[in-house]
Amino acid sequence: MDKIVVKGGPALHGEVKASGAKNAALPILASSLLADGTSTYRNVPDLVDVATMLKVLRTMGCGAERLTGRRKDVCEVTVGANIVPEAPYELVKTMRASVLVLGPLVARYGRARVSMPGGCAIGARPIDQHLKGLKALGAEITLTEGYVEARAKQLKGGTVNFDVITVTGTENVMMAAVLAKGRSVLENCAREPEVEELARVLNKMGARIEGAGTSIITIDGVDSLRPVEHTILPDRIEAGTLLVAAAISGGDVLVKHAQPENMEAVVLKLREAGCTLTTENGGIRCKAPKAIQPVNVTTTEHPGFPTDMQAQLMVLMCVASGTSVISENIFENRFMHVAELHRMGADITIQGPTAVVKGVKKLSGAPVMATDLRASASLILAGLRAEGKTEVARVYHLDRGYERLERKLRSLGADIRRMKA
Ligand SMILES: CC(=O)N[C@H]1[C@@H](OP(=O)(O)OP(=O)(O)OC[C@H]2O[C@@H](n3ccc(=O)[nH]c3=O)[C@H](O)[C@@H]2O)O[C@H](CO)[C@@H](O)[C@@H]1O
Ligand SMILES: C=C(OP(=O)(O)O)C(=O)O
Repeated sequence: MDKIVVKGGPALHGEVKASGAKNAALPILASSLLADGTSTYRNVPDLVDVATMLKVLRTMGCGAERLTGRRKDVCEVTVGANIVPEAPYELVKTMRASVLVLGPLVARYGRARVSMPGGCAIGARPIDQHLKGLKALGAEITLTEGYVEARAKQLKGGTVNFDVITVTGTENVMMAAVLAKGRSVLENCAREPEVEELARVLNKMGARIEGAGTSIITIDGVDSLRPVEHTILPDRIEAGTLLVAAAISGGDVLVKHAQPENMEAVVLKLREAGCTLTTENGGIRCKAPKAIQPVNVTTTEHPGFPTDMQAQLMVLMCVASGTSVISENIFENRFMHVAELHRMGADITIQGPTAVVKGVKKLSGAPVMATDLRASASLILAGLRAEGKTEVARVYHLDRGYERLERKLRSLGADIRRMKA
């Protein structure tokens, strides 16, 4: 298995481009199932998760490919006759977001059989709210042999009040409601920019959705949708990770394509930490302060501070001049990076959902193990600052959600390389 080797020290300087957003690309690729014909998406990040979603679509009988050469950021999905509305365990177990095909399949084909995603390193992550939403639209749901089976001759508009704010749950039910008969009202929805982006794509396909990006989404069902061409919005979590890389290395980096309007909480916290953040040339620039200031953070749903940036911000706080308190409110077990950061000399105490981080003068390079996607990124960030060599093992977690992170960091002056297994 590949490893990433980082030698700490160099301050990062220059410009780097944020790729397309993983969490927008995945539901958008799944939404192709809602229309016959070929949909074309640009700025699709080249990630293992995206490859998995293309595979899920191919398994069902779609054409689903990434183009090559100068158009390698483009993915095309072709939906024709003979779709098998089924997502097998072998694929769903490698990527929970495969469950996003459930809504489109039952809406379009009247039935779906999708493996239940299991828990993962960061928490149990049930899908009860997805199922509650589909039931409210008239789907009959059964759970057998580890699979969810959903059936409905024709979904009907309904009201869904989510008990928990869920990003993919909102997306799944929204994708089902676009072809339901009549009006659906979804309440207590996730307001993430990626939900809004999916609604934008669905509306381009002919759907009638209003309110995406707020907590109430209203959808008037239509009879059919058409394929679409769309450019995926930039990844705010990758952009945030690169801003932290600038901050922790004592550098000055412009992250092109980063969208300040979607990253307010992250920008605010980095400013509180003493960084100078400016919007310029269609991106965000982060200049590190002489000394990082401690910052308290609580992760919440958008527009609050994203759980997907918690590990990265924690690493920055590991070298702050003072004590920070970081509370994780979204997932029950998202502190897996802490044990690895201890190995690098960090001073972090976990008390339930809260981590108390005492800034230390220096981190030391060490062999560490990635446990999940953002934990992997956080260990690489720690390695940029640590004295000596950090070897991050199990990099496959990183490759799920970052497009060649080590190359981007190297282009900014980091001493980082991938060691092929
Ligand atoms: C592909 C994608 O977009 N992934 C993102 C999405 O994951 P995902 O959509 O899986 O996360 P959710 O928003 O659903 O999860 C939020 C919380 O709700 C709980 N829950 C969720 C659904 C449900 O039916 N029942 C339930 O109890 C979860 O266990 C969790 O505690 O949002 C998360 C929270 O911003 C991000 O960390 C992930 O990067
Ligand atoms: C938790 C994440 O992704 P997923 O929902 O795909 O596991 C993430 O992107 O940090």
